Amino acid sequence: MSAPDACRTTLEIDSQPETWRRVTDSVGGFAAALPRRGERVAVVGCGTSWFMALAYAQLRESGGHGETDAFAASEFPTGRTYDRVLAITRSGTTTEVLDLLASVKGTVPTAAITADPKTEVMELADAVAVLDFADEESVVQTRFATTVIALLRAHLEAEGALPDGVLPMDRAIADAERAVATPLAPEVCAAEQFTFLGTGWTYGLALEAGLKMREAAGAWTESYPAMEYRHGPISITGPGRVAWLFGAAPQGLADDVDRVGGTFVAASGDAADALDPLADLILAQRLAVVIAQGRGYDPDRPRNLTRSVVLDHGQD
Ligand SMILES: N[C@@H]1[C@@H](O)[C@H](O)[C@@H](COP(=O)(O)O)O[C@@H]1O
Repeated sequence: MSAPDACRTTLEIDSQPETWRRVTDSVGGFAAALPRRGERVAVVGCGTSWFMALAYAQLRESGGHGETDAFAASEFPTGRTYDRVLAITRSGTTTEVLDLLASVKGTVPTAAITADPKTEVMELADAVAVLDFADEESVVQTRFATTVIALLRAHLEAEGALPDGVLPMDRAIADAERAVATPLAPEVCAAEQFTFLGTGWTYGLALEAGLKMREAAGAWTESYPAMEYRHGPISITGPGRVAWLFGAAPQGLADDVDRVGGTFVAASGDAADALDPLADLILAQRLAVVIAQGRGYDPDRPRNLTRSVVLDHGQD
């Protein structure tokens, strides 16, 4: 398979080790916008940002930093009480996120993580972490999303609240450097269907990997918690189809995929040279570009998508 052209999305994907390093080195400067130990926090977003919210909620709660729920911004349960609402939004313009921040303003402290300091989210949130160095031209989010997790993870690490088994950011960055340079298996690049699996915080990564493949490549993907795989999703696996696991493998899962003729991928599994799961997401992002280009799609111009969704309430 010929090397993909260096499209905009690829340049952004390949720059992730650098943006993770930058955010890790400056984590203290963002502390005002980040959850304090013991706070009960709701994290919200849309699309990729929702999946990053899910990943962070699991990381924070399992690290003992405090109770954390994650919601698609449109599904926030009004009536629940939180100590803080944290919004993740690259654009700072997504209608559901802004509506939610406006609706809770004054009743609960709010914070946001965004890439663009010139948007309405700056006024709506009480505190904002601006990751402008991780902003992207692409419609499809890659580097902003993972840099948000790098920030939140580095913050948990600094607070002594990194869950057992989750690597410090220095190790994750070294793995990200490996991930941008690792060749993708031709068998995986040629597959027709992908099921992404994860557990705990890596379930959010599995959801995001599936979304990336749909957004950039129009691919048929599904994402599930790893233990749910045998409860139905396995029925669609077979030759030419991939089951891609983020994180440690549940006992016997590789054998189950093998038995039905599928391809099992577990670069962040149990092997001695396993990648950090967030670095493994870089492989999935790169795969999305390769599949898109193989199908004649331009990953920089995905079908039917806009960079952010701004709804006109007047036309409801
Ligand atoms: N097509 C984009 C998605 O790729 C993005 O994940 C989502 C959230 O955007 P933001 O993080 O800017 O709020 O908006 C749109 O749906």
